[in-house]
Amino acid sequence: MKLSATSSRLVHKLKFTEMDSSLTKSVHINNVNEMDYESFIEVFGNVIEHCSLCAAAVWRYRPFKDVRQVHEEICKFVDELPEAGREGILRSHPDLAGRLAGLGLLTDESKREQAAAGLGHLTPEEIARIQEMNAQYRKQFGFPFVICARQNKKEAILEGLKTRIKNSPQAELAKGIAEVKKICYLRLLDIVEHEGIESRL
Ligand SMILES: NC(=O)N[C@H]1NC(=O)NC1=O
Repeated sequence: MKLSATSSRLVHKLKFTEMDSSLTKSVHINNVNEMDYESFIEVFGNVIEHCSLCAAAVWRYRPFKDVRQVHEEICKFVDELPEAGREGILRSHPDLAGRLAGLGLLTDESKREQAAAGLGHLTPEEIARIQEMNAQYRKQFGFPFVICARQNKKEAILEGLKTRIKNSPQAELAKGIAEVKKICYLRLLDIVEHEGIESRL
């Protein structure tokens, strides 16, 4: 049986925790630093949604001091991309409560995040409202509305859609990328041991 990308990542997580623990135990930074390139991509390839290039680009910076440094290197890479590349990162994100969610085609990470924001329990009217606002936003900016769902409940997401659509394209590109970095940091914290490290940016 072919493993899904996430299952495969979990297998690597287990491998790097010496097969001794449950799926909830995360990887020590020393084990991250020992990963070959293929393992690194298996484990970190989706910390930025569908953009494994971001993980591929930072592997060269091992050894990392801690999870924060992994995040900093990824953020630096993202910030140095041309505008078209940063827009492309936004376009790689699925709409919140969108078509892919309805079809059950989200990545496991995105599915968990959208569930954490309460988007799994919307009324049909709320779904229609969010989808309509997402469509308006996408038409206006040419990329989807992106927000860190784990840090925002559905009310904050609706409010964000209402207010952010009034921003300039430059401001929204910057805001969307800032949200991508928060999503990335929380995904990294899910993977790497981070005792004593602040879990908010
Ligand atoms: N559109 C959008 O914000 N998508 C995302 N946000 C989040 O926290 N996970 C996602 O996939």
